[in-house]
Amino acid sequence: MSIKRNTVTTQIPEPPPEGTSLALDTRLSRHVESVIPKKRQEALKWYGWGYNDSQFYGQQGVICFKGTKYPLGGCELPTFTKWVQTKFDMIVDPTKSYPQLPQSYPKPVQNAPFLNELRGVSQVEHSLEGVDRLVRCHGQTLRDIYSLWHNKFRRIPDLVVWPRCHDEVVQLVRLAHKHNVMLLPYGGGTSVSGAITCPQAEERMICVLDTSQMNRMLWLNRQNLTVCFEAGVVGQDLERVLRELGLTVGHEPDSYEFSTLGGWVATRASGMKKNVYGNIEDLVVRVRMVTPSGTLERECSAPRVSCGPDFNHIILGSEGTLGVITEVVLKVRPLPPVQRYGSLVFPDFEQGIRFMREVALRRCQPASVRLMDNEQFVFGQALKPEKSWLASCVDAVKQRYVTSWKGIDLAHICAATLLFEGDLKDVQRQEALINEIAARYKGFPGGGQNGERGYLFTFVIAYIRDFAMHQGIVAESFETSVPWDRCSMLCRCVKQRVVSECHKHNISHYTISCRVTQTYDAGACIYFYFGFRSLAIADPVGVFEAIEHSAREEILACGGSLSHHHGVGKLRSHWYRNAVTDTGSALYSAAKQHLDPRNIFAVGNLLPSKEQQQVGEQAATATATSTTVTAAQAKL
Ligand SMILES: Cc1cc2nc3c(=O)[nH]c(=O)nc-3n(C[C@H](O)[C@H](O)[C@H](O)COP(=O)(O)OP(=O)(O)OC[C@H]3O[C@@H](n4cnc5c(N)ncnc54)[C@H](O)[C@@H]3O)c2cc1C
Repeated sequence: MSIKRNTVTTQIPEPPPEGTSLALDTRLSRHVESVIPKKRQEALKWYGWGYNDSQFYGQQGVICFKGTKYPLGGCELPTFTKWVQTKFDMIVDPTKSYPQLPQSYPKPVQNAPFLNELRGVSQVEHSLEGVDRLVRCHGQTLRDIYSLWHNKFRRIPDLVVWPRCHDEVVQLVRLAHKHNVMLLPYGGGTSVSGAITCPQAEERMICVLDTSQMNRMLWLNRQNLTVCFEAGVVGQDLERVLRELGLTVGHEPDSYEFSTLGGWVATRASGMKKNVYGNIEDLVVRVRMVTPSGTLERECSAPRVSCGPDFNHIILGSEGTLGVITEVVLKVRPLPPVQRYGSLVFPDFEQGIRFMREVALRRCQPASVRLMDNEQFVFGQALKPEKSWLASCVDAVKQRYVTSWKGIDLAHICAATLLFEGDLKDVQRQEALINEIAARYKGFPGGGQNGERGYLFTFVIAYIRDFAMHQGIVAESFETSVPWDRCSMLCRCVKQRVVSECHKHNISHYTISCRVTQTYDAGACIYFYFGFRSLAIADPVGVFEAIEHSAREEILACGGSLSHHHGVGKLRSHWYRNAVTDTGSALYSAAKQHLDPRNIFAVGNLLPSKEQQQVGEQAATATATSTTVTAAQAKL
């Protein structure tokens, strides 16, 4: 009976007898060998982004990239070096070294009864070791990384636990609730909102619940094209396992090498191929979340139900504040037979936006279409590795073709990268239509190679921030979504605001650029990169955050959203109440109060800690008053 309803399972199920043909194929249940070991620091940098062996570095004044995992590995980047010199008026200093792992760590706050019970009655693996706590004390915001490098964290987690399944999470949550220990669910640690950074004023023991050991594929149903994974599975592991079975979920956020399924659900993530597969909220069929008040989940895996509110949506975007997501049922699709890259060149960003708008209007988006402004286009070109003489000649001819024959000004030129997926006929039809629309806005094809490079560079670009900081440049991205009629104005106004804020802070060497990364019927997602030379600035992160704060005010004033996919975390909690209205914020707090009455989960995300505390106190007073009234009524 339970199998018919696709009940999410906890134990690895017994294989069904030979010859039975179950659509719900539990024979495929398996532990997934992850590329990321339990001791994360063995494969990943403790002080920044990505794999230990992959890094930008300077050699004889030239920026290079090392490592074997990316196409830029082993390349010298002379054009990028020149770009950095011109933009930031600085020479790459190869003698600077990256920070060393600290020798001592903040003493852990220990809740003895909790620890005793954890050791006594549960089998859950745990660690109080400094390095295990340190590598899980942060996400990837500029402040996180800067604090890490300068040993500025007052609070890091006091304990790390590695539950292996739903039932162990249930045990842990019960214990933490009983002993009033703060729990912070931790997936891949790629948060860019401060969501997994410890609240620095927290006095209780902070326990990071690392989901990495909950990464089994529990079942696959080929008939329904649904799959159930535990929440700790890492994006690239999930896709690898499915690819071997001829399937894909198709969810590819730029962080998917390291981020997890649970993290995607908890932050309402968006993948670059959402036009074909949907964002995470479109892919989730069913999700299971353990809270101190019980497990929240929908009863069945039916495709749609008219039984609202949809509690999947309470879980999606909850940022670890309501409980631990343990298992998720997702839609899968057969792998596309053809995948093809493309690119388009436009004379300026305005024409590019008009093109994007028409593509959305006609609902003919390829799997991915991204439009870069001129600054980002130039930056992308600069990242090309050193070329052979012949390749340089070809580039010169191409440039001449664009400027002379097409009459395009290189100071305004911009480009879109494209990714098509489907069967060959479908892809050819899509390409023809996209090229036809582009031509209406003076766009023309720029070649598949440029498109492919654009997408592959996405993963390498994430490594630049650490190198930049190392050289004295602070940088970070921020994003928003906005209705079409305000899209172009928002891009202009935000860039202008950042420029004027830089002038106010006497910053003369900076970069601010944007791209349109997602399109919808009603609007688009805009992604900004901002960085400045910070060598002479006493508090670079403080200044960066002040400027980013102004940029966000400008975004909101232009009709943009608080976030399209990065989430709120602690970084944007200041605006949460306004974004959802007082009523919305009270409703969220009531849900939080019901599911997590002792406020043990992810304190400070979404609503600032103080506001959440006040709501809790008000609720406690209200309960006390109503109890008194009920008692008085009972007497009457
Ligand atoms: C270089 C880079 C590129 C990025 N690109 C994208 C992108 O294209 N699209 C996008 O959407 N985001 C992107 N992000 C942001 C980030 O990767 C996403 O927010 C991602 O979904 C976080 O997943 P994670 O597993 O790393 O979660 P973590 O960073 O570990 O946690 C994030 C939040 O989710 C909560 N959480 C994690 N797991 C669980 C769980 N099992 N149960 C309950 N709560 C949980 C945490 O408590 C925290 O509040 C990017 C970040 C970086 C650094």
